[in-house]
Order: sequence, then structure tokens, then C-alpha cells
Amino acid sequence: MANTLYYCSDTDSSLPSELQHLMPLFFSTKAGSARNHHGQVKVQESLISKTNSQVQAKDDNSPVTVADWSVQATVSWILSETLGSRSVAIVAEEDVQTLSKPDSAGLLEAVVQTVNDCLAEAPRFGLKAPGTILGSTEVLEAISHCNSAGGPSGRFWALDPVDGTLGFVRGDQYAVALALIEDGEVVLGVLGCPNYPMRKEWLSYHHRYHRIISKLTPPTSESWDKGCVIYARRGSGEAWMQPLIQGHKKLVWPNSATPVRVSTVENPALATFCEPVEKANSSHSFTAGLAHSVGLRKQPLRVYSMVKYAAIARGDAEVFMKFARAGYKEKIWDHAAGVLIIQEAGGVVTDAGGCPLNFSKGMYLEGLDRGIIACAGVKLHEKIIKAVDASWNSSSL
Ligand SMILES: Nc1ncnc2c1ncn2[C@@H]1O[C@H](COP(=O)(O)OS(=O)(=O)O)[C@@H](OP(=O)(O)O)[C@H]1O
Ligand SMILES: [Mg+2]
Ligand SMILES: [Mg+2]
Ligand SMILES: [Mg+2]
Repeated sequence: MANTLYYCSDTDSSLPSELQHLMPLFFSTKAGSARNHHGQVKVQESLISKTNSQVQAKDDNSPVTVADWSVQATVSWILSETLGSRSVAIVAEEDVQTLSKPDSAGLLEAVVQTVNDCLAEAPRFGLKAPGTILGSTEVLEAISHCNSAGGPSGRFWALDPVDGTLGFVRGDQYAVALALIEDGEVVLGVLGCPNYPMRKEWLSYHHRYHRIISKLTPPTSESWDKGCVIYARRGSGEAWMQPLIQGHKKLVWPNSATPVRVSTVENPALATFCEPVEKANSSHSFTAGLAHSVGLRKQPLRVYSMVKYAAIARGDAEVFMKFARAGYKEKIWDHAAGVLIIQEAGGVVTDAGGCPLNFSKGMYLEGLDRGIIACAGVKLHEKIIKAVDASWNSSSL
């Protein structure tokens, strides 16, 4: 994650100056002493190689890991240190309930260790490391500081420390997502995608991704084979991508961020649509029907996490659709950063009724009409919105 805030150089006018100082944050979650591995990457590898004792189930049965809490603590600590804890409001996914239980001592210890390992790297990215090692109280405080309720006025951050936790524990795609929301509007979006492959064809290797990538690319490789940070500022009309910096390379300013742009493909027959991997998170049968009626001919690209938003912004896919089961309320941290990045990269994101997503109603996307549709261009978007209306009544959603 350490690599995510880094891409903004002094010459990058797309960010306010106070935020430029924060960019190294996303590049600085390198944990431990393992070379050539970022912190989350290291945690991901250790989770895959061990029994899953450090993967916990939440009340809704979704997974949470050392990485989710560690990233939340690290981002919260750095935002507070940099901007002042009293002026920083954060809405984030994780809480400290499980971690604070007496029988979670081992888990908490692992989180504290990971956070300290990450923060020790902060000076490499131009950020201040803690004067002394953080203890469990300070780490728990950093996590629980993320207690903003969001809402229509003022400024707050929306953080998903690990989006696609299921992908993360399966050695697959995941993202770290941070957005800044001002008076209900997303003004800054950052997506750290540590496993985003340099070659877009590899995006579809889900489940087998980890094995394939590690076979094809030796872990000591200093070249960019996977991982990027994508970011955008509202109104700039630009979105940027910075490859993750591998290994202990000296960091160079200005950085090597390059602009990304959505695909120009307008013909549905040539377009790729992506959707969640899990049927439980989005109806695959409804989107299959939609795809057929719109003329999308390619197999769906099923990818974990907000990497789907990154894929649209980079032009690696043209459509993203998510139709959760009735009654599920989408959370703002699952979408804010990705929506802004696609819009600034030239794309369109709305609910299935064609309305913009509303980030001003607290932690949920209240009033969302049926589902989310993100497209590279208006023509594809219009076709899909029309097709949703035509198919909806005959669906059982
Ligand atoms: N039932 C249900 N329906 C819809 N969405 C749900 C549901 N349960 C969880 N979530 C949220 O989905 C986030 C993961 O979305 P993905 O698009 O990555 O889904 S998938 O893992 O590819 O299937 C996931 O984000 P993370 O928890 O950060 O991984 C959840 O916030
Ligand atoms: Mg999420
Ligand atoms: Mg998450
Ligand atoms: Mg989760």
C-alpha cells in the first residue's frame, strides 16, 4: 500500500499541495524486511502459505484479515500525523471489536507488528515515521479514529483498506481505496492495485493468478510486472497511473505517472464487461441476459475488488455492472474512488436509473436504483440503461 500515494510529483498539478505530501502513503506499506515485496503483498503471501487462522469471519460472514486492520491503522495514522488528527474525519470499513477481544491477542500483535513495519518505511517516501514504535493502544486508536459517519457537509475521507478481501486471501486481485469527499462530492480518488498485471490478459486469470504470475515473473524481478496506483482529482479531466515501485529502488522525483484514458470502443460486440467474481455479490444471470440483449459478445471478465473500476479507467475493459441482491446497501468506500477515477478518465458511472451515485448520505449509497453501471462512453452506457429497463421486470431480482 505504501505505493499508493506516491505517484503525485511536485509537478503534478492535479492535486492540492497538502495532498501531494500524502501520496507516498500508498507506496509505503511495505512491511517487514522481505525485499521486493510490499507490505500487503507480504501479508498476502503469508496468508496464502499458512493455514488461514488469521482470516476472521465478520458478522455477515465476510472475511477480514491482518491486512485490512493494518492498512486502516496505517492510513489513519499517517493522515492524522500529516493533516492533524482533529481535522481528519475518516469513514472506513473496519472496527476494533474483534481485535479488542481478549482471545484476539495474537491477531492484534500481528497487526501491531505489520503497522510498525510499514511505518518504518515512511521516510523512504518522504513521510515521518513514528518517533517510537506504536503500541497496541495507539494502533487500536488509529483504527477506531475512523469513526466519521460521512454525510452531506464538510470534508471526510472514505477508506476501504482492503477491497476484495476474498480476492486478497485467494492470492488474487484486491485494492486499497481512498477517496476525499467534500460537501457530498468525491474530489479525490486513489486506488492502489498491487496485483494489477502489466499485461491486461492476465486480469482474467482469477484464482490461478497468483501461481501464474509467480511462475512467469521471478519474485526478485526489478521490472514492473504488476501493481499500480491510479488516481484522479475532480474536475481535472485526467486520471493518472503510477506503476508500483518494486524493491528498494531509489525513488525518483518527478515520478513516472502516466495519464490513463477509457477505451474508445463503442461497439458492444467488441466490448468487455466486468463484474464481481461472487454470484452472491452481483447477479451473474441478470448481467448475462443484459449482455446478450445489448450485444456484448465476449465472456464476462470476473475480477475481485475495485480493480474493475481501474480496468475501465485504463481502457482494459469497457463496462462494469453490479446488481446486488435486493436489500443489500452498497457502501461508499466500495465505490467513491473508482467512480471519480472513471469519470475523470472520460467514462460514465451511474445507477441503473441513470442517476449519479450519491455519496452525501452517510456510509451507504442511499437511493441507489437497482445497480451500478460504469461505461467507457455514453453510447454504451445509454444502451445498457435502456436494456436494464427492458429486462428488469422479467427478472427475479
Ligand atoms: N451481499 C453482497 N452483495 C454485494 N456486495 C457485497 C455483499 N457483501 C459484501 N459486499 C461488498 O462487495 C465488496 C467486494 O465486491 P467485489 O466486486 O470485489 O465482489 S467479488 O469479491 O468480486 O465477488 C466487498 O468489499 P470488501 O469487504 O472490502 O472486500 C463488500 O463491501
Ligand atoms: Mg470493499
Ligand atoms: Mg474492505
Ligand atoms: Mg470487507
